[in-house]
Amino acid sequence: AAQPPWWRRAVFYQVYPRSFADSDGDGVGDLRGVTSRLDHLADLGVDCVWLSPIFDSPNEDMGYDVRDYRAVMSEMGTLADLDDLIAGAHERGMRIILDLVVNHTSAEHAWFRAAVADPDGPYGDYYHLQPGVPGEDGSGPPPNNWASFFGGSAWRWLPEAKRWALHLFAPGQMDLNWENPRVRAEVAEIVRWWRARGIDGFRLDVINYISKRPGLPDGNEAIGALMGFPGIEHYFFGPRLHEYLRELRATGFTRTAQDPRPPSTVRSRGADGTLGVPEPPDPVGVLVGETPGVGVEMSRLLSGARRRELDLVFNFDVLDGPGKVRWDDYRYDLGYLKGFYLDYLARLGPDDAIALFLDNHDNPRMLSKVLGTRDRDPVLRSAAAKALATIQLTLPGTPFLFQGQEIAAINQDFAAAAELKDVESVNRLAELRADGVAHEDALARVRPGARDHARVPMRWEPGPTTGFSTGTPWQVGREDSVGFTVAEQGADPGSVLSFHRDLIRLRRAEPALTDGGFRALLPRSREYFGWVRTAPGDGDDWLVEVNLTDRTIKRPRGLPAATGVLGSHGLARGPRMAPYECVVARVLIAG
Ligand SMILES: O=C(CO[C@H]1O[C@H](CO)[C@@H](O)[C@H](O)[C@H]1O)[C@@H](O)[C@H](O)[C@H](O)CO
Repeated sequence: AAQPPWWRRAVFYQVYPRSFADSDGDGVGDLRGVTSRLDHLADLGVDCVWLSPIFDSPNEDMGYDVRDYRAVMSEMGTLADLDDLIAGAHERGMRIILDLVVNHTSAEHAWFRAAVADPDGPYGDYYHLQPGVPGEDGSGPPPNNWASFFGGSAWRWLPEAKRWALHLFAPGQMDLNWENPRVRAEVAEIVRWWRARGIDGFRLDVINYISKRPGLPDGNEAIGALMGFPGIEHYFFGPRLHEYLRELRATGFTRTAQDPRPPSTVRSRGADGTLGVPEPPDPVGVLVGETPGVGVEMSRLLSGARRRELDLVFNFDVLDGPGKVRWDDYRYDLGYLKGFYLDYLARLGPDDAIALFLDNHDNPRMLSKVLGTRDRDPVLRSAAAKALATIQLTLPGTPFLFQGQEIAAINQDFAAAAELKDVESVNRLAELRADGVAHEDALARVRPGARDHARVPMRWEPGPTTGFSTGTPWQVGREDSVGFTVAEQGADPGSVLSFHRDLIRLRRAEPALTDGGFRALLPRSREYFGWVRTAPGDGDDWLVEVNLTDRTIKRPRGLPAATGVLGSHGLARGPRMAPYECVVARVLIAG
C-alpha cells in the first residue's frame, strides 16, 4: 500500500522563537538559541519544527508584519544562522517549516512603500487602496464598515497617497490584493526560494482571509455584531480562495525537475527512532493552513487530499466552549472537547486529515483554562497535562505541540498592564480605558484571553530568567512553581516531560496509534473519554482512557481486556480513575 504522506504520522512542535532560547543575552530569543536546543526537541521525538515568523520585521505584531521575506529579523540572527538550524534539524531527523504571512505585509515592506509613493504605479494594485471622498482630504468615512481584529476600523488614511488602505490586523499590517496575479507570483517565488534552502513547508497565516469579495461591500451589521468583526463574511472564505490555494500549491510548493537539490534534507527515522540516511526532497512542501472561523466541512474542502489545496488546517472551534470566546474567564469543560473531536472524526472521509492542537502563540494555555486557579496545584497540573497529551498524541490526526506544553506550562499572573506586550492586549486595554473602565477592571477583562500567556520565556531551568537568557527577557513570566522546568523534569521518569517522550516513542513504534482505526467507547459520557485504536495490519490494538474531570470516577465496565503500558497514575487500571487519570493499554488478544 502507498505510504501516507509523512505529515500524517508526524508530531509537529511550534517554536515561538522570541521566547524559546536567547543565545546572545539581549533578552530576545533567536535562531542560534533554537539550534542550541534541537537535542531537546529530538529527544522529545518531534518530527517537524514550525517556527513562528523569523523574517525581517518592525515587530508591530511580533513578526507577523513582514518587511522582507528573504531576510532574517536582526534580533533573531542571520540567514547563515537559519541555514545552520535547517541543517541541524535535518541531521536529527526533524523537518522544519516557516510561517508564511502573506495575507498582509508590513507597511514598511518595499512593495507598500512603492505603492504609497505612486498609488497608480505598478505596486498600487498590490494592496487594497481606495480613494477618499472627492474634495475632502480623507475626513470622509472609510470605504466600508470592516473592523480590524486589533480594534477600530480596518482602514487607514494615507495622506501622502490620498488613499485609504485596508488592514484587517494592525495599522502596520497592510492586506495584499491577491486578485493581482503579480502578487500571487511573488508569493510563489518566496516559497520556492525557501524550499531551495531546505525548508520543508509552511504554516500559512490567516490564509483563508486572502480572497476578498469584489467591491469590498459593507458587512452585515447583525453578522458583525454576532462575530464581533463587521465584514468578516466578505473575506473569511472568499470567492477565489480555493483557486488561489491550488495555484500556490502548484506554483510554489511543488518541486519541478529543474529545482536544485536543497543543501540538506531530513534524515529518515525508524519506528525505534534510529536515524537513517537523508530522504529524497519531498515532491511537495507541506501546507498547514491557519484558518480562523472555518468549521469542519470548510476544513475538509480546504484540505481534502484530492482538492490539492492545503494539507492540514487549524480549526479553532476546539479552543473555546459553546457560547464562549477567548476573553471569557471560565473553566473549559473537557466534555466539550470530547464531543468536538468525536463529531469531527465522525465527519472525516479517508481523504481527510485533522490537525490536533490545544495551545499556540495566540491563546492562553489550555491547561489553565481546564484547571482555572487550581493550575498551581502540582499534582492536578501534571495529571491534566498528561491527559491532554494523551488525547493529542493518540487520537487519529496530526498533533501540533506548542512550546512549554511538554513541561505543563500554564498562564501567568500578569499584575500590571505594562506586563502585557502583545498589540492586541495593549489595544484592548486602551479601548476599555477609553470607555471609562477602571484600570484594574480593564486588566481583569483582558487577562483571561491575553495572547501574552503563551509568549513568556521557555522554562529551561529554575532561576529568575529560567535559563532562557543571561540578559533581561523582553517578556517576563509570572509564575514561580517548582518542578516545572525542562531541567527538573528531564531526569524525572514520572514527569510530564518524560510522559511526553514515552508517549511519542510509543506512538512512533505502534502503527495503530498513527494509522489505526478508531472506535469510541461510551461516546455520551462527559467524564470518561475512552477509545480503541485498531491496528492497520497485524500489530496490536490499543485502548486509551482519560478521566476528563477533577474528580475520581468509576472506570466503566465491559471494556476490552488490556494491559497498561503508559499511565499517569500507574498501570493497574483498577475500578476507579483518579482526577485526570489517563492510561494507554495494549489490548489483549482473546484466547
Ligand atoms: O485570527 C487570528 C490570526 O492569527 C494570526 O494572524 C495574526 C495576524 O498576522 C497574528 O497576530 C497571529 O499571531 C497569527 O497567528 C487570531 O487567532 C489572532 O490571534 C487574533 O487573536 C484575532 O483575534
